[in-house]
Amino acid sequence: MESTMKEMRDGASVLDMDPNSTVGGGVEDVYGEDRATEDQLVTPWTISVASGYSLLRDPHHNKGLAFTEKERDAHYLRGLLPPVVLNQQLQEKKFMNSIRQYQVPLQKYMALMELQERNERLFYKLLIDNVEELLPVVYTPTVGEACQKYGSIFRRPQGLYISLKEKGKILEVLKNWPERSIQVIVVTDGERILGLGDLGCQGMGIPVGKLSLYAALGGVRPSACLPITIDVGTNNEKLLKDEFYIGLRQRRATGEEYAELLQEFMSAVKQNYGEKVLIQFEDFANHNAFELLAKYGTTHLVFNDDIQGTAAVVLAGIVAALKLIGGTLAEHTFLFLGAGEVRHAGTGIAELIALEMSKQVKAPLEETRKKIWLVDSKGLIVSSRKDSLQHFKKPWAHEHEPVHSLLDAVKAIKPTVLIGSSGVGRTFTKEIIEAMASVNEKPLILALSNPTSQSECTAEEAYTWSEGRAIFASGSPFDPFDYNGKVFVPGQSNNAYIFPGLGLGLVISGAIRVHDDMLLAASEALAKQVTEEIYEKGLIYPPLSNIRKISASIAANVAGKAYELGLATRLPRPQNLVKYAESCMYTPIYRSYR
Ligand SMILES: NC(=O)C1=CN([C@@H]2O[C@H](COP(=O)(O)OP(=O)(O)OC[C@H]3O[C@@H](n4cnc5c(N)ncnc54)[C@H](OP(=O)(O)O)[C@@H]3O)[C@@H](O)[C@H]2O)C=CC1
Ligand SMILES: CC(=O)C(=O)O
Ligand SMILES: [Mg+2]
Repeated sequence: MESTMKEMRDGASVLDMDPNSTVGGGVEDVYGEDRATEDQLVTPWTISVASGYSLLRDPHHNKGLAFTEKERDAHYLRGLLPPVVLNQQLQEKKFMNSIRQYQVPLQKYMALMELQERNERLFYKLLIDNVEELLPVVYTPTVGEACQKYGSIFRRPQGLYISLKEKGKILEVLKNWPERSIQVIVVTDGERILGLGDLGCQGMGIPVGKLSLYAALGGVRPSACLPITIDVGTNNEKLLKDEFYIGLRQRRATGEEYAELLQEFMSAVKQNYGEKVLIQFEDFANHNAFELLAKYGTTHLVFNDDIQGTAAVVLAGIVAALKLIGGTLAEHTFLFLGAGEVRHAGTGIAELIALEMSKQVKAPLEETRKKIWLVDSKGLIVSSRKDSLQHFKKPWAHEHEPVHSLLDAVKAIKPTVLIGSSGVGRTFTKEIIEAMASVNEKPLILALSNPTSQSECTAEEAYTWSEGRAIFASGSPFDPFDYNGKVFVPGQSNNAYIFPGLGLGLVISGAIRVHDDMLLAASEALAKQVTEEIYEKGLIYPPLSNIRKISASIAANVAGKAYELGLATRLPRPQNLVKYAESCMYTPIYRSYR
C-alpha cells in the first residue's frame, strides 16, 4: 500500500494502478472501465431495470405485442398493450406484409429504421430471415438516397456525431454513448459516400447501415457496434444551402486541422475501448483513406472496407470465376476503369490480385502487377505519366504508349477481366462490352460502383451486348434478366460479403492488427463457398441467403490466420474455429424476462 501511495504521489499513470483500488482518487464506474482521478470529470452513469412504459420504449428490450402474460404482470405492462399476445414469427410476418405495401424504397428504409429504433431484435430477425429482399433497403442502393435526404427524413439520431466543435473533448463524447463494451466502430467523414460524393454529416446512414450488417450478416452483437460520423464540414454546396442539412455549415477542414481531429479521435477510441476495438474506415475520399490506413495500421486495429474489403470480395469473385472462364489467375489480364482506392478499390483490388498472383506463381509483386492495367480520368496509366501520378497509382504505370479512352484501352490491352470502380455510371458502353466480347469467349465484367445509378452498366446491358456470354456481377443488385429465353442471374460483388465475417474473425480471436494475409484468408473462404450448383447458374458468388454460414467460415479463416501470425490474443486457440465462430454469433430471438 505504501508503495502504491508513493507511486501516486510520484505521478504514476492511473492505468498502472490496481483497477479495483480507489486509493488516491481512482474511481471505477458501474462498467468497471471508467477510471479517473478525483480531479478528472466522470460520467454519472446509472443502471436501472426498465419496466412499464420505459420498457416499451427501450429498443434493446422491447418486444411489443410479444410480451407474454407473465412478463406483462412482472414488468408493469398491463394496460399499456392491447390484450393480444403475438409471437415473433407473427410479428415478422405482419411487418413484412406491411413493408411490401410500400412502393417507394425510401419509405421502406424509413420503416425499417423506425423498427430498429423501436424493437431491435425484431429488426434483426427480419433482416436475417429476408436478407436478399431487405439488403437493398438498409444498404445499397437505398441507403445512398437516404443519405442524400438524411436531413429531411431525420427523426431520431442514430450513432455518434463528432464534429470540429468537439475538438479537445472527443473522449468525453465517446463516454456519452450508452454502451461500454464496443467491439466494432464504423467511421466515416462523409466525403465520398458510395459514388454520390461529399454528403458531409449525412453520411451517417453508411456507418449505421454497415453496422446493421455486422450484426445481421456477421453476428456481432448490436450493442457492441458503434456508428460514428466525423463532421469536418462539407464542400457540397447544395447541402450547405439546404435548410434541413444536419451538419456543420462550413467548408471541409483539411490539413493540420483535419489530421489533429482524427488523431484525437483515434487516441480517444483506444483509450476508451482498448486495443482490440476494430475501427472500420468507410467512404473517406482517397486522399485521406490511404493515409489514415497507413498511419494507424501499425498502432490500431484498423481496416478500410473500401480498399481492403472490396479487394477481398473481388478477388474471391475472380478466383471463383476461373472455373467458368478457365485459366489460372496469372494467365488473365485485368483492366480497371477507376484508379481510386475503390474507394479506393481500383488500386486496392489491383494490389490484392497482384499479391495473390505473386504467391501462386512465386514471382515478385513488380512482375505480377504487370498483368493489371488501370484507366483513370486521364486515360490509361502508363509510364510516361509517372511524374504526375498520385503515389498509389505509380506501381501501375506500365510501359505503353498513351491511350486516352477506355474503349481504346480495351482494344489495346485485350483484357479478359474488366472491372469498373470509377463511381461514374454507364461508362461501360455498348462498344466497350462488344469489344470485351470480341476478344473473350466469356468476358468477366464487374461493375462495382454504387449505388445502382452509378453502376458502370446494368445487368441487362452486360448480357445483351455480349450476346449472353458475359459473366457479370455488380456492386448494387440487379434483377435476373431473360435474354433470348435464358434467365441470367447477376451476382453482387459487394464488400458486404466480406466485412461482417472478417470483423467477426478479428473479434473472436482478439486480433490486435489487420494483416493482408487475413484479407486473402477471407477471400479464399468466400470463394470456397461457390459450389458446382452455384456455378451451373453462371454465378461467381454464393447466395446472400447463406451469408451467416459464409460469415462464420470467413471468420474462422481470418481468426486462424490471426493465430498463425501471432496477432491473436484470445488464448487458447479454439480447436474448431468454425463452430466457435458460430457459437459467438448474435441471434435476435427474444429472450424471456424474469
Ligand atoms: N462494390 C463494392 O463493394 C464497392 C464499390 N465501391 C464503389 O466504387 C466507386 C469508386 O470508389 P472510389 O475508388 O473510392 O472512388 P475514387 O474517387 O477514389 O476513385 C475514382 C476513380 O475513378 C476515376 N474516374 C472517375 N471518373 C472517371 C471517368 N469518367 N473515366 C475514367 N476514370 C474515371 C478517377 O480518376 P482520377 O484518379 O483521375 O480522378 C479515380 O481514379 C464508388 O461508386 C463506390 O460506391 C466502393 C467500395 C466498395
Ligand atoms: C459498398 C461500399 O462500401 C461502397 O460503395 O462504398
Ligand atoms: Mg464504402
